[in-house]
Amino acid sequence: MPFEKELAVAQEAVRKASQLCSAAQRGLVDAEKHDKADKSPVTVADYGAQALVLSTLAAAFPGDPAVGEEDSSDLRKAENAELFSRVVEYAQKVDASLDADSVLAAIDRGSHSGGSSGRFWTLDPIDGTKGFLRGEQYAVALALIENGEVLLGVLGCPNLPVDPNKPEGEKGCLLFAVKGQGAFQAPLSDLSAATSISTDSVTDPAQAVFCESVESGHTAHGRSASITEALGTAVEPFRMDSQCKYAAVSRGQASVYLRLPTRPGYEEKIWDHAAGYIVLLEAGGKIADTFGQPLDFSLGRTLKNNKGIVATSPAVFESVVKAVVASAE
Ligand SMILES: Nc1ncnc2c1ncn2[C@@H]1O[C@H](COP(=O)(O)O)[C@@H](O)[C@H]1OP(=O)(O)O
Ligand SMILES: [Mg+2]
Ligand SMILES: [Mg+2]
Ligand SMILES: [Mg+2]
Repeated sequence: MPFEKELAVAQEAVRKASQLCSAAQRGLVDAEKHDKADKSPVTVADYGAQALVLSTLAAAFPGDPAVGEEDSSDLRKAENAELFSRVVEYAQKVDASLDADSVLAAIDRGSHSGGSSGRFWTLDPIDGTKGFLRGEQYAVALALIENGEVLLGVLGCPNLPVDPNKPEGEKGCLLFAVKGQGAFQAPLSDLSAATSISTDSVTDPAQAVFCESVESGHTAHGRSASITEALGTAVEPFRMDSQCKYAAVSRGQASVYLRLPTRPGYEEKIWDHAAGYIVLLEAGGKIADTFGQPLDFSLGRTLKNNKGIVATSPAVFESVVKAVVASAE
């Protein structure tokens, strides 16, 4: 199968990073959190997971660059020495060969600028850091992009119930897809137990289950309420952090994921969508931005030609996009 080695390496890297994040989430203390220059939070687990995944990729595919969310500049500052030493500790628990220098070097492998030629990986070591800090949903998201096209994606969702119908049952899922090969889910506890997943077959948008971000700063909750009302949906969207929303639509737990811009100048980052995008497409779903335009991953580190996201199961796609476009008028 094409991309067999890439998939195996990516799955193992995301599984280990998910383990690191789970361990960190259980006992996170103040000294393990930090606010970046843009005021968004970052933790020992974001840095540790990026170091772990990018060092694993560097060993297996030394020629492949990466576009990662984090960089080491804050960790190198004297005032963050304690945060840095904890990052190294967490990373070493999962990979004993990592030392302080190799952690910094691995994190900084994520500085590639992306673009339309060649192949590169894109990583969000923790997508949904705010959810992670609340003890709720988050994802480790890794994708492979070649000539601007997303070819492979792996999503580690450590707090997502394996069976959506058993919310109190086993938690921790790995979702993955390679272009043209379908989408699958496995419990994080046993990657050999993967099963095929697919989107739901709802045809009436009034019956569609919607999901959206918890954060009102990341998506316009008021606008989604008017969209669901216009489509005749009685129930308001359920809220969940991170690319776990792509997981929800990909396995038929929700029919629609809406991300409606709140700030005019905000550009969605490629690492916030690439893995979820390919998993969703391979599960049978459809995706566009809030103007009905296809997502363009070939333009650098952001989706600068797109605004927001509309991701759905196939039969309701057209009517939902139409309602979203109309809601902007
Ligand atoms: N204004 C914004 N609009 C949309 N997404 C945002 C905005 N600010 C941050 N994000 C990103 O949204 C993602 C979380 O998604 P969700 O809200 O669906 O859980 C994070 O990657 C977060 O970036 P960051 O990683 O810098 O916090
Ligand atoms: Mg993110
Ligand atoms: Mg992140
Ligand atoms: Mg972040």
